[in-house]
Amino acid sequence: MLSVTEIEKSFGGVRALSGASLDCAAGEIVGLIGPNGAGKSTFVNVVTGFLRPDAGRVSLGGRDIAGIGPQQVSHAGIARTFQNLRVFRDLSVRQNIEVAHLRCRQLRPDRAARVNVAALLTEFGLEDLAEQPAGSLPYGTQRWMEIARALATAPEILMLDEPAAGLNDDESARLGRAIASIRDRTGCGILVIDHDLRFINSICGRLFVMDQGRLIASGAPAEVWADPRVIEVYVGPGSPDQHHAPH
Ligand SMILES: Nc1ncnc2c1ncn2[C@@H]1O[C@H](COP(=O)(O)OP(=O)(O)OP(=O)(O)O)[C@@H](O)[C@H]1O
Repeated sequence: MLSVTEIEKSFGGVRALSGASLDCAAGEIVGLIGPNGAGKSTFVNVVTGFLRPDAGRVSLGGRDIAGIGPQQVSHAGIARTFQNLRVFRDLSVRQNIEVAHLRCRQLRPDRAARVNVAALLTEFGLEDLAEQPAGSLPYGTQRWMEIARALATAPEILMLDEPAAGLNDDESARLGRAIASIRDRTGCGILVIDHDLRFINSICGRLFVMDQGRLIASGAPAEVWADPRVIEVYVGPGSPDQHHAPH
């Protein structure tokens, strides 16, 4: 269980996060949404240890992990993908995944034993590309491989940062089905950050909506989209029934 409470983070005079909270249980898919500049990336960077919060608590399975650094957060059981790709371009697809699995084997052999790299390659349909340098693959395939690589660490929480960016409707529907089946198979909690609201609504059991560094609403998608504060942020001020919230 990931529990993030009342995070504060400023950059000089800019308050990127002021009291942001979120939780995600095992087997749950939750979405984090909000307009540009809402603080989503800062939030993810705090949770994954790339940034140290000024205040607040990040706890995973009851252990406080705020500010312990990205490697330690990954060893604690949170894996992520990035908005901008971070693959080892000269290593093969298989090696990219093996490197992540190897690190996990060294530090958390109990967890690593749950993962089989060959089975991951098959599950992701990457067997035929396994010996290709990752950098030679199309962009979408590299993003896909990044998810497989994150799963190689047998995470308790998987954070996907804009996984549907650049995908067409069919591709994002396929991605959505894949994310649900990852959840079903591994039982991990999955946190998805994306601007594609149709995609988010179709896969998430709960949504967290941020605006200007604050959590403004959370709950089931239907509840959240009926919330006047959310409508105001997404559609502009006015009576809620004048607007059609995205479904
Ligand atoms: N390293 C930084 N230095 C200074 N200001 C920053 C830094 N990182 C983020 N900010 C500011 O913090 C605020 C939140 O930004 P953040 O990138 O977290 O929002 P976001 O919701 O992820 O936006 P987007 O959807 O565009 O990715 C913005 O005002 C941004 O300009």
